[in-house]
Amino acid sequence: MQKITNDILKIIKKRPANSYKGTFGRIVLIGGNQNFGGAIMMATMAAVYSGAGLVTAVTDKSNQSSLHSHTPEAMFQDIDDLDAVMKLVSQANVVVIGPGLGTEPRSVSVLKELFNQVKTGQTLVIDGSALTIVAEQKLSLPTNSTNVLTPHQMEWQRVSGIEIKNQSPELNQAAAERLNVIAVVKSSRTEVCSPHQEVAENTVGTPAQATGGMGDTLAGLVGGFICQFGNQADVVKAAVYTHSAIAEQLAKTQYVVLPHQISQAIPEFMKKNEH
Ligand SMILES: NC(=O)C1=CN([C@@H]2O[C@H](COP(=O)(O)OP(=O)(O)OC[C@H]3O[C@@H](n4cnc5c(N)ncnc54)[C@H](O)[C@@H]3O)[C@@H](O)[C@H]2O)[C@@H](O)CC1
Ligand SMILES: Nc1ncnc2c1ncn2[C@@H]1O[C@H](COP(=O)(O)OP(=O)(O)O)[C@@H](O)[C@H]1O
Ligand SMILES: [Mg+2]
Repeated sequence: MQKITNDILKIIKKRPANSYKGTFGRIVLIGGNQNFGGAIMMATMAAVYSGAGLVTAVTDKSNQSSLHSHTPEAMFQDIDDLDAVMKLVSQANVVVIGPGLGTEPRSVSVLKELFNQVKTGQTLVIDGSALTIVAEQKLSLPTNSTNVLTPHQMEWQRVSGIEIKNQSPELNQAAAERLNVIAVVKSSRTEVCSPHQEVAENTVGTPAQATGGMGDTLAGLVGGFICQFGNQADVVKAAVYTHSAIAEQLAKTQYVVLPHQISQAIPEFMKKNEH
């Protein structure tokens, strides 16, 4: 088993001088129904703070003003305007779907349409409710995109069929190969499984991270890193490491680490670890 250590941070590159926002990619994050608006805001904040060039949150319109007061750098798109959502998707390098999306019919329609429209070269980060919908509706994942799944153990049980008590590196790896995905199987010892690679286990992390929104933040951070550094498994592993290494640092003086505090610390962490 590979261990994810600070060596993985070599994928964080110094920014070229002759760059502009377009250099660092376009990311669209889809989620946040009327009850779970916070989830898409936390994911969006992580994408912005990890350096994605242009960030748009697609969410319920009741979340628009909170989104703008929380993260004014992000743009907003009403999730009910499916044509406009799919136009945005067509221009994106990375689409994160699921944080706070809910499993109601509107969410199912958006996910199905995304799976129909996604193109070669694009990356999907599938999290939270989107994973539950994939399992409930028995959806096949698109074959033209690169697909990164970020399940917690119950979501992984739903998608892979492996019961939590049986989730082992070997079975998790076999499921990642079968689904042809990069799977971030989250727990207190998160594993990253990717086709034709050794399973990689995170070596950092703290129980101070056990709070709602922590995974939503990771989904946005994974998307932000892929947007800038590519969709290789090492980039996903670096995002997983960054998320937990920041949490460990904050947990030296805090009993609990809040998801937005991790996002706030990302720019300084990346600067210290740029190569
Ligand atoms: N502020 C917000 O708006 C928040 C919204 N959230 C969203 O709420 C939606 C539902 O997600 P949930 O994960 O809460 O609900 P789920 O129903 O998908 O999963 C929770 C269930 O899984 C079980 N479980 C077993 N092992 C687990 C593990 N290792 N980690 C987590 N749960 C485990 C729990 O006991 C519980 O029964 C998602 O879209 C998520 O993004 C959550 O992220 C919480 C914060
Ligand atoms: N005890 C723990 N030690 C280390 N990391 C943890 C612990 N508990 C939770 N985490 C991390 O917190 C995140 C939880 O994700 P998830 O359950 O999807 O949260 P949410 O959906 O509420 O945002 C994962 O990245 C997981 O690895
Ligand atoms: Mg989650």
